[in-house]
Amino acid sequence: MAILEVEGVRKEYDGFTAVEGSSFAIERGEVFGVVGPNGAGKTTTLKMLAGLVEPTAGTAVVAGYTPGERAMQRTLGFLPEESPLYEEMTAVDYLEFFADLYDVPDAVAAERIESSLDRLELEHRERRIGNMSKGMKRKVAIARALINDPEVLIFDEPASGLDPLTTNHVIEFTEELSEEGKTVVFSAHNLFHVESVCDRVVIMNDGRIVARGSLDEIRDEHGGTEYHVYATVDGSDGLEDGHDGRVETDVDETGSVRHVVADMDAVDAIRETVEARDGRVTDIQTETPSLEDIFLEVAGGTEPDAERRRDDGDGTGRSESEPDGGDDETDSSESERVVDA
Ligand SMILES: Nc1ncnc2c1ncn2[C@@H]1O[C@H](COP(=O)(O)OP(=O)(O)OP(=O)(O)O)[C@@H](O)[C@H]1O
Repeated sequence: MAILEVEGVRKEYDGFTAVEGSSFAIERGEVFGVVGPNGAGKTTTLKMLAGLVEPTAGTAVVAGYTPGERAMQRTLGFLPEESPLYEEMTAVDYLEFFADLYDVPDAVAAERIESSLDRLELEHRERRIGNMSKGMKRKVAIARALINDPEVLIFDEPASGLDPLTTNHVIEFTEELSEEGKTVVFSAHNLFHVESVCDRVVIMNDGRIVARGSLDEIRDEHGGTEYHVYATVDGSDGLEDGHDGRVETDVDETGSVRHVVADMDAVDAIRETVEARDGRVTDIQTETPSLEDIFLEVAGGTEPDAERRRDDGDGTGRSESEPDGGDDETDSSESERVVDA
């Protein structure tokens, strides 16, 4: 059953369409990736789910709530892309402070904080946050998103700017959370990590969803498997005969010519042609495109922000609020109003 449903959601900022008609549903326990280049509309989408930005049109339902409803905050953990923390506090003080805001009983909070920080392997947790490294601060921010033991986690670029080890750690932790039954929605630039952890993704470009589904579905639709046929044969003339596949030739270090084709019929046709010319097929390899290859294909070649100004004349004039108690993690963008707890 879908725990999160988005239907025709659109966001305009003063006539500029940041997100255009997004619809998707996320199942309980899924890790769902929102992928796209800079400015694609990922953060705006996640903020609409978290109730931090009000959609201009469309609807979203998260765990039975409309984003922004105060009660929804009990079931939601949000990790903003930038999460400035209270620099003077220690990690534990900071997390206790948020546990209080969420009315988490002291004993439960203490256990939860310790367990999160242990699992995130945060060292020097008594150190002032201001003196922590970027990776340590990110871990504190993640622990903060978990303080109310939410069912749904929305992580905006959880591993952005982290070193590979810390990144792996955060990604593995995300996977563990889903294994425990939590639903995780996260945005990312690093497609390798999306590929390793997400059940399904949407690829956004220029405010729109341009591809969606499981990674296999997206590959089938947008990439497809390629077969690389290596052969020793004189030249490549005529190899394109007898099939619809494309032939790209390229001589490898062993002197074999590589033919890149799209299906097995093309492989057979090449084999026949090669044998008819007294050549020999030396190897056949299957190449599956990475999500990155597909991403470049579906999102490439478009200028971010191009042609996205709408001439609707009504501006937005809408106010958005941050319903999670409002702390120092406010977005300074002009059209967002932040409400303190
Ligand atoms: N408060 C705002 N007011 C005006 N425009 C905004 C506001 N927030 C975002 N935008 C614009 O909306 C578009 C989408 O921004 P968004 O932050 O959602 O993209 P993103 O995919 O998260 O990008 P990035 O990967 O760079 O964080 C961008 O062109 C951005 O400049």
